[in-house]
Amino acid sequence: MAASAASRLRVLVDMDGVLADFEGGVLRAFLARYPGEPHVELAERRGFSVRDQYRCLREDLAAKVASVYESPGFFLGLEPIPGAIEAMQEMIHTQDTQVFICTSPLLKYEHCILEKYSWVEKHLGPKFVERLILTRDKTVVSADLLFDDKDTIKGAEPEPSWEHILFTCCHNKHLELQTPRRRLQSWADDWRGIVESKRRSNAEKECYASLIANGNGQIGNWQRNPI
Ligand SMILES: Cc1cn([C@H]2C[C@H](O)[C@@H](COP(=O)(O)O)O2)c(=O)[nH]c1=O
Ligand SMILES: [Mg+2]
Repeated sequence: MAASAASRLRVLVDMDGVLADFEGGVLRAFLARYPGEPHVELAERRGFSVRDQYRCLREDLAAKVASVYESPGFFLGLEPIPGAIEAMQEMIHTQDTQVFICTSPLLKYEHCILEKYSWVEKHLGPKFVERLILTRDKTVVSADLLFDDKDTIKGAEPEPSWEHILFTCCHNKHLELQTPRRRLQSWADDWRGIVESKRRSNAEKECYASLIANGNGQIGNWQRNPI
């Protein structure tokens, strides 16, 4: 049976902090390049921008930490987040589920962009290279879900089509989310449950919309006797 439009789902998965361990990579490379300089332990990370937090520690450390993630080899050398590769391979084989990787390149993009492509091919394979979206504005990309570690995602579109699922990372784990915002604690957490709950809620909305469109009086019954 052909899938109804409502049962199909498009999922965006962020890269840094969700698939690739950006934070672990920054700390490891910073300690190697600047031994003896003050640094921020992962347990002490607060806020999306590692650069801003290093600046608070000491003004000149902002440029030093940036030099780490702007260096050739940095993005390609990032370790996968535990469980990420397996989850993506399962998700892409889940029926009626379109998966895309949606990531923001650095403004200083020389190495970052090529290495993001190489990382995806190396860890996820060529089929995911076709599913890689690079954009500085994720709000204009249309999807049902976005798994992303950035706590606030803003852009040109004030009402993005996706529901943002906050992926827990060292810099956001202390944040308390306002209802109805949802979190995924790790790839060991119930990402399948989130995907399927979104599919169900889309199907319910679709069903309700078609009842309204048909306008045949069944809405009254449905409202009186909800299933
Ligand atoms: C200063 C700073 C920059 N980044 C970079 C690393 C990535 O290129 C993007 C994040 O992309 P995502 O799609 O939102 O994961 O920004 C960063 O992650 N943290 C920083 O402190
Ligand atoms: Mg990220």
